[in-house]
Order: sequence, then structure tokens, then C-alpha cells
Amino acid sequence: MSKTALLDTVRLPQDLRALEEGELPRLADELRSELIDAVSVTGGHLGAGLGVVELTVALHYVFDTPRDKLIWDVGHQCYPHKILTGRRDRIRSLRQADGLSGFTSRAESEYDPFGAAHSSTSISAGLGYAVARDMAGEDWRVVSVIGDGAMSAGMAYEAMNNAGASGSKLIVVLNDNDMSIAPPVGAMSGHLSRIISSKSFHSVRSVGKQLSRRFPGRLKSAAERFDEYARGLITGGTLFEELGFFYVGPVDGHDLSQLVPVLRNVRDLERQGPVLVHVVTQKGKGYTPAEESADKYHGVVKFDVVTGKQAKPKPQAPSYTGVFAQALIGEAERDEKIVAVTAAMPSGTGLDKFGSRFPERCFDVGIAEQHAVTFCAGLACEGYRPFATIYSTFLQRAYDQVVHDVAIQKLPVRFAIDRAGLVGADGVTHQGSYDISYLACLPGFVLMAAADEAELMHMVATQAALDEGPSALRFPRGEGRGVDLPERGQVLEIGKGRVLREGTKIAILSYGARLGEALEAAETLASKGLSTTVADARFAKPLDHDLLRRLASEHEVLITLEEGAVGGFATQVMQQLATEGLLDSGQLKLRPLCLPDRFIDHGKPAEQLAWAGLTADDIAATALRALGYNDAPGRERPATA
Ligand SMILES: Cc1ncc(C[n+]2csc(CCOP(=O)(O)OP(=O)(O)O)c2C)c(N)n1
Ligand SMILES: CC(=O)[C@@H](O)[C@H](O)COP(=O)(O)O
Ligand SMILES: [Mg+2]
Repeated sequence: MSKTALLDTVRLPQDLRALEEGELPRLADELRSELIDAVSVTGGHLGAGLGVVELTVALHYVFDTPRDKLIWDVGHQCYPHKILTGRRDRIRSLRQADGLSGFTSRAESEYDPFGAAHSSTSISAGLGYAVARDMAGEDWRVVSVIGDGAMSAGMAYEAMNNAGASGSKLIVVLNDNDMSIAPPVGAMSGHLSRIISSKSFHSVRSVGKQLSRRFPGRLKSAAERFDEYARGLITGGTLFEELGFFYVGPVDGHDLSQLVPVLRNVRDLERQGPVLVHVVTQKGKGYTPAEESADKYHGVVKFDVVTGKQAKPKPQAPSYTGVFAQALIGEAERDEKIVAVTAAMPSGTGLDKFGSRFPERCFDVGIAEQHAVTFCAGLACEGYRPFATIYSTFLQRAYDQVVHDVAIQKLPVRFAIDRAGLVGADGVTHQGSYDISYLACLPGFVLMAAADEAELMHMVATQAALDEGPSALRFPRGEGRGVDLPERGQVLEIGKGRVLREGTKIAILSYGARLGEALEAAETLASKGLSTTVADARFAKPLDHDLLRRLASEHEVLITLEEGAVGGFATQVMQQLATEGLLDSGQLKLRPLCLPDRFIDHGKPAEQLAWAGLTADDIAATALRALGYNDAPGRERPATA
């Protein structure tokens, strides 16, 4: 029999449920091998999936998915679930154009009842499902699987507060691997560690086995006895119980002989209200390179399965994140009031470097973007200069804090918005598409976007010096353009852009990192005898009114360019031009190039840029069409879907 024969017989969870319980460890081993092999060719999130292999097998074995709803928090650990739910044949297309999503997706499978990728939504969604089920008088189960890192977010507590007081039956599996992307932070993490290190943890190993012997079946009496037994032996004094949950655990999440009977009994518990099963796992489990690495192979590029060595391409230029971190460290050397805050993304934002240099001035608040923003607001009230360093997509979660706690109070919180624009393989949930739109409408904000890494340094210096009110600086994922870096950033004049190339017929006004494409398009147009100006707006707010007037009155075509959604920079420009009456004559051919009004899926960044119609060819074609060259190369850019 071939090594993967058992996994080959399992296309769907119903096949898995036909196996003998004793066969499950072997299936788990094969599943783990398949996961490692698949991710070695696609890259992606590996450590979290390795840690839930046994849990995934046990959940699909015990619960009647998809009738029972299994909701994974974040969804970055769901590759084993995808392999077992009819998607094994496409697993090597993960995160690639037209391939499987790297997260759960309702559009992809009936086994994904709720789409995710941002954390800590699973208990709320699960409770919604459970209440809907009860109102409809139906009887399926709902299981939400949430990590210890995701437990640090406010939403998880809001949901537990609601669930604990509700009579709806909801099963929450807390997958506690004592890791977030970085080591977990905060008091809750300490609470979980204390539960695990308490006596009850050591007894549960035997308790799990006892349970399986004593209560093997689905009989009501067994379930009731389990209820009593568990109450007496494996619960006690947890925060979850205080919140109205029936707490079960901790359970060894890699021991199927514990997991299966415990889950089975929880499934059959004749008790209303929510249950929390505390499962202890190891991130990266079963793959030595992952287990031994500091980040447990949370996210990897393609790698060699034997050595675990990742195929990281040699960088051509420093990353924006790296330059940001160095620039901020430089500013902080000169200004002791500068502090920096991350919401569980120290390495992704470069604040790990800042934290090494200034441990007392760097704060990882956990997955808690809302708190991060208001925490910064409080720091600013006392004269500190906080940099709230948050990915564009995750800052969405803290919008009211940005408006209510920062903007209305005119507090000088500096938002350093990394991953602004298209992010590649993480896809639709992680695109940094909206920050320009959602910030530019707020009075008093200063908004900047870096066209290259030297500009990024100037903008960090500008933010550091800006004490009057809130500011935001956006920059993309990945490498910079390889420009020379200054010794230190220079403070820029607020609201002033710069002209990089003078022309007479066409003007391209770029905001942010697509300036390179604008310059390339200008070359193409110039080669056709069409003289083209290229300007870098630097600021979306306040706008450079003089520059706008000049570009609008001295050119036949004005193209605005940004890697952001409709309602962003172009909207600000059009508003200003219209207000000044510069559109009244009807002479100017104004063409806004921004992200199309649809969600952009996973793929390579270059593919996504092409889908969005923001390549140099697209820019040139837009100018040509505006001038009546209807046979211009490039695609007609759809305004909407
Ligand atoms: C709102 C939000 N902030 C940040 C992230 C980035 N992020 C993805 S996974 C993760 C760690 C989650 O830790 P945990 O829930 O314990 O899962 P584990 O990776 O340990 O399995 C973080 C911070 C996110 N997805 N969503
Ligand atoms: C699941 C998640 O939200 C993070 O792991 C994210 O994928 C990190 O993205 P970067 O690779 O851009 O840091
Ligand atoms: Mg974790």
C-alpha cells in the first residue's frame, strides 16, 4: 500500500467518518505530509496548519460537517481542512491566480460557512449561526475554532459576553499554541498559561482517557455524566466560566485518543449555552524546521522539504518596511518622545527592530487595533509622539477610534500605514485599498504617500515633526525602487508636491508608489511625440492647490494615479478642481486611475496591478484614448466590475 493510501481514500469528511478511530493517527500523519509538501511548492501559512492537523481530523470525524458549521478564526490554519473537504486536487494552487484562497471562503466551499482572514470574528459569527438555528427550530451544531492570539482582540470578548448570557448552544474550541505571529502578549495569555500549568492540566491527560472509556457512546446518560464529571474534575476558576461558558480542558490537541472522545462528549452534552474546549497544541508541530524556528514557519515562501530552507529571492532593493524601521529609529535617536505601537505585527511592521533598539518605547498590544489607536491617542495627550504602525487592512477595524479618539480631538497620532495597496498572495481580505478614502474624508488629517524609499524617509521625518494634528503615511508591501537613501530624512513642506518631468500636453499626477509606472508611461508617450509632465503629489491632504491649478490649466489631459480605491486621491483632486471652477470650461480631459470598484483576489502583485489597470501600459493607453487614439494598446479599463 502506498504511503498516502489512507488519505487517498478520504475525499470528503464523510469518507473520514467511515474510518476506524484507530486509523486516525495514520491519517493525521499523511495529512501533515501532504500539507508540508503542498506548501513547499506554493508558500503560505504553514505553522498554524501544522498545529491543527489532529484537531482538524478530530473535528471532521466527530461533527457532521457541512451540516454542522465549522468556523475557523483567521483561516490561516485551514489548509488541512481544505485538503479534507474536497479541495485536495487544487491544494497546490493555494494563493495563486485563479487558485484556492489562503483563507476560508464561502464562495469556495460549503465547508467554509464563514469567510475570514482578519482575526477574532469566529465567536460572533458562530453565535449568529447558533441563534439563527435556534430561531428556525433546527438542531445542527456550531463550532468556532479560535487561537490564543486571536483571543486578545476586543471582538472575541464582545462575542463571549453575548454568548455567555445567551442560551444558544455554541462550541468554541480555543486552540492554544502559546503563539501569535510573534510570542503572544498580555494578561489573557498569562491566564491561559496559568490554566495549563495548573494541576488540572496534568490530570486531564488521564481524564481524557478515562472519559473515552467511561462515556464512549452517544447516550444521553453518558453525556449527562460527562457534564457532571467534567464540572468536578476539569473545570475551575477560569475567566471563561465567569463569562458563562462551560469550560472543558485543557486537552492535548495532538492526542487523537483524547480529542475525539472529549469532542464527542461535548457534542452530545445536554446543556444549553456555550462550551469552551481548551485545546493545547504546538505551532509548527511535526515538521522540525518549523518547530525549531522562532516564528514556527507562520508564513513561508517556497522551501525545500528536506532542509526546510526557504527559497527567498535575493533582494534587489531594501524593503519599504525595513527603511521605515530604520528611519523611525533614526528619528527616535534624536527625539525621546517618539514611541511606537504595533498590534501583534512586530516583524511585519519592522517594529521588532525598533523594539530591540528602544524596548521601553515600543509596545506590542496584541491583536487589538482599536485599542492600539486609542492607546496612541492617550500617549499623544501627554506629549509623546506615538507612531501607530498598522497595516492598511487592519486599520479598518479601528476606524471609529481614528475618527472619534484621534481626529476630532486633533491629536498628533502618526499613522504609519504599511501594506498600503495590493499585497499579492493574501488576496482580497488583505489588500490595502481603502485607507486613502477612509482617511481623506476626515477634517484635519495630513495624508502622505511615499513614492519611493527615500521619500519614505522624508515623510517619517515630516511626521515626527508634525505636532499639530493627526497624520498618516502610506507605503506598500515589498521592495522599494532601489533609489539612493539620504543620511536622514528631511522635513517636507506640508501640502507641497514636486514635479519630476516637465511636459505640455499630458500631465500625470501620481500619489504614492506607482510613480515609477507614471514615469515609464511618460517615456512611452514622449516617444510618440506627446509631451508629458509627471508630478508626485506627495500629499493627498492638504492638496497642493498651486500644482493642481498648473497641471489642470497647462495640459490637455490630466491623469491622477493611485493604488487605492475609488473615493480616494482622485476624489480629493476632482473636488478641488471643481470647487475652483477649473472643470467649467470642459477643456480638461480628466482621467482618474485608481483601483477598480471590485474586490481583487489573490495573485502575484504584478498580476494584480494588471487586473487593476494600473500598469505603465494602462496609464499610457489612458492618455492616448483621452486624446482620441481609440486604437491605443492596452485594455479598456472598466470603471466598475
Ligand atoms: C485584525 C487582525 N490583525 C492582525 C492579523 C494578523 N495575524 C494573522 S494570524 C495572527 C496570529 C494569530 O494568532 P493565533 O490566533 O494564536 O493563531 P496561530 O497562528 O497561533 O495558530 C495575526 C496577528 C489579522 N489577521 N487580523
Ligand atoms: C494571516 C495574516 O493576516 C498574516 O499572517 C499576514 O498574511 C501577514 O502578511 P505579510 O506577509 O504581508 O506580513
Ligand atoms: Mg496561537
